[in-house]
Amino acid sequence: MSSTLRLEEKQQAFTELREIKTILAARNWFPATSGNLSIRVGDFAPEQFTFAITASGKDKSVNTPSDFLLVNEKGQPTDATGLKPSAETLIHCEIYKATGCGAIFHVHTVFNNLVSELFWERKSIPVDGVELIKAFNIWDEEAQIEIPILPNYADIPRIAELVEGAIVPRVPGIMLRKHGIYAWGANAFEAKRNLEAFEFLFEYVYRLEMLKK
Ligand SMILES: CSC[C@@H](O)[C@@H](O)C(=O)COP(=O)(O)O
Ligand SMILES: [Zn+2]
Repeated sequence: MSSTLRLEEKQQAFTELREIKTILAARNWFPATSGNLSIRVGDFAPEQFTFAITASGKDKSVNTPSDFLLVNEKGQPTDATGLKPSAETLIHCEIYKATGCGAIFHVHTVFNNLVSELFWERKSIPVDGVELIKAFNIWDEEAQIEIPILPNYADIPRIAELVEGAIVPRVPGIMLRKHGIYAWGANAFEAKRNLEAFEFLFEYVYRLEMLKK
C-alpha cells in the first residue's frame, strides 16, 4: 500500500469512527469510558492487516484530536503517536483474523449485560422468529439464532484465544458475560446495523423473559 493511499484511508477511517462514536455516544452506549470501535484499513490477509481503533480509556462522548490510532494484526501501533490502543484490541485482532470483516463495534449496555447473565448457563442467547434477525441477512421464515456468550476474564489474551472457536456462522457478534457485545460487519454501515439489531433483540429477549415470569 502506498503511503499516500494509506494516509487517505486512515483519515477516512478516523472520520467514520468519529461519526459512529458520536451517534452511539448520544444513545449512551459508551457509559463511563466503556466501549471501543475499529475499522480495517487497506489490504487484508489473516496474517497481515491494519486497522484504526479507539484509544484506550477515553470519554467516548467527547471528540479530541487523539481519539484513534492505527494498529497492526498483533494490535501494535503502526505509528509513533504515543497513543495507547484499546485495552481490548486483541479481541478485535482475533475477530478480523477469523472473519475478514471490515469493522467491529463494541458497546456496554444494561440490556446486553442482563441477557448475558440470564443465558450464561446456556452459553448463548436464543432469538426466535423476530423480524430484525433479517438485519443479519438471515432471511429464513421464523429464523432461530443463538448469539454466543464468552466468559469475561480480566486477562484479555485469555478471552482473545476463545474468539475464533466461539464465532457462529451467520451471527455477526459475540457477547462477553456481564460485559458487552462485539458486533461486526463488512464495513462500518453493516457493523452499525448489526449492532443496532443486536441491541434491539437483547431488549426484546429480556422483556419477553420477564413477561414469562
Ligand atoms: C471502563 S469499563 C470498560 C473497559 O474495561 C473496557 O471493557 C472497554 O470497553 C473500554 O476499554 P478501552 O481500553 O477504553 O477500549
Ligand atoms: Zn468492553
